[in-house]
Amino acid sequence: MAHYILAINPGSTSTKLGIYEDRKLLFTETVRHADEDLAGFSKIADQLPLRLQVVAEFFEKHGFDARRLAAVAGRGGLLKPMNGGTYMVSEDMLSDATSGIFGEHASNLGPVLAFEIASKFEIPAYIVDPVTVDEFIPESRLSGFSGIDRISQLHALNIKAVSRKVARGLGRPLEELNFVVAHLGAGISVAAGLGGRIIDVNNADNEGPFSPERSGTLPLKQLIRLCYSGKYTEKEVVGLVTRKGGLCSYLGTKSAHEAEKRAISGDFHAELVLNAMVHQIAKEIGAMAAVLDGRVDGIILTGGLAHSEYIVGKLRKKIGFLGEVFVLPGEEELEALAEGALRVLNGEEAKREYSCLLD
Ligand SMILES: Nc1ncnc2c1ncn2[C@@H]1O[C@H](COP(=O)(O)OP(=O)(O)OP(=O)(O)O)[C@@H](O)[C@H]1O
Ligand SMILES: CCCC(=O)O
Repeated sequence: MAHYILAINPGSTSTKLGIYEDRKLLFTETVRHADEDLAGFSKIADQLPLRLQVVAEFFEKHGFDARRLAAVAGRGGLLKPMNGGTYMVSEDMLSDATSGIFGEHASNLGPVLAFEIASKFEIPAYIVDPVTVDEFIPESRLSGFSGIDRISQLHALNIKAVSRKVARGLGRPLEELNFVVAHLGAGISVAAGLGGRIIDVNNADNEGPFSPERSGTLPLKQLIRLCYSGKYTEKEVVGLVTRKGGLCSYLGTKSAHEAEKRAISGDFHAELVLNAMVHQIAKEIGAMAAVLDGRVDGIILTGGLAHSEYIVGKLRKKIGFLGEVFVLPGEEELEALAEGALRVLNGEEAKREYSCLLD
């Protein structure tokens, strides 16, 4: 019997929705939220009624009877550190997601939306490979300063999904393969995948290459000086480096597409900035290849920037020596959510509990 699954991916400016019949996508939609529609909410959790309305309109528009659903899968946000997998939404998870105790992120609405809808129809609510997937080996955790641990925060859902897809294409189990996976989006995560486990990654909000909107790693003493300059509050500095850093700080745009157009039309500054971003991404990929002891079965480039032949071409030149480069542009997050739920419904994978997070 086929399973109907609703996949929900709440983002900072959109809600992406999909209804799947097993692996087959039946309907999908990306509903954009204008800044003024979200501006009135001081906490992410307060957006729940608006996002639920979007889901109700989606069912109505496609004439889908939600009583047919077997499960709802939401993207998981900033929660406790946990192994990758499909987790049942539980009371403690809902409390962490709504309070924002581990940080505010639009995807914190994922478990809450999934639970609200699933409980109406008495079906399970899941999250799959949330942002705080943590499969670090012990040495990845040390930052270099006692008392400050590195924290795993990444585009885990897409990274795990594209890893599975490339492994399927190669006709081999992911457990036997090592990939360096670079998710190149508004933020950037470059992960070392050892047999499918992400044993190291730059924290996408905090470290690594600069990205369209984030500064990534910064020179330490200069950053400390900026923090103590008296010009900014803590919240403002965090906002600057995580939402107005990277391309945005150099070029005044978060669009790599726009930056590329400028570079191609002879803007040397735009060209320099894009070259620097590629330089930093390539360095991180090299670093993750070293984490895997050089035993790399492929480098996977994914995320919005992987649509750009300009960026991918420059990256290939620098990292091609490490192995085969697989390019999977964009993201497959809705599909990954539906597949994560389906693996549990079909008994291919055991569902995980939020109370038992690290192996
Ligand atoms: N064809 C393209 N050429 C160049 N850049 C592109 C192209 N398509 C998308 N991009 C760039 O990709 C970036 C957005 O990537 P993406 O859509 O993965 O981001 P997001 O989903 O908002 O954030 P994240 O992936 O961090 O969750 C933007 O800078 C955009 O300009
Ligand atoms: C924090 C990593 C994931 C994201 O940027 O959405």
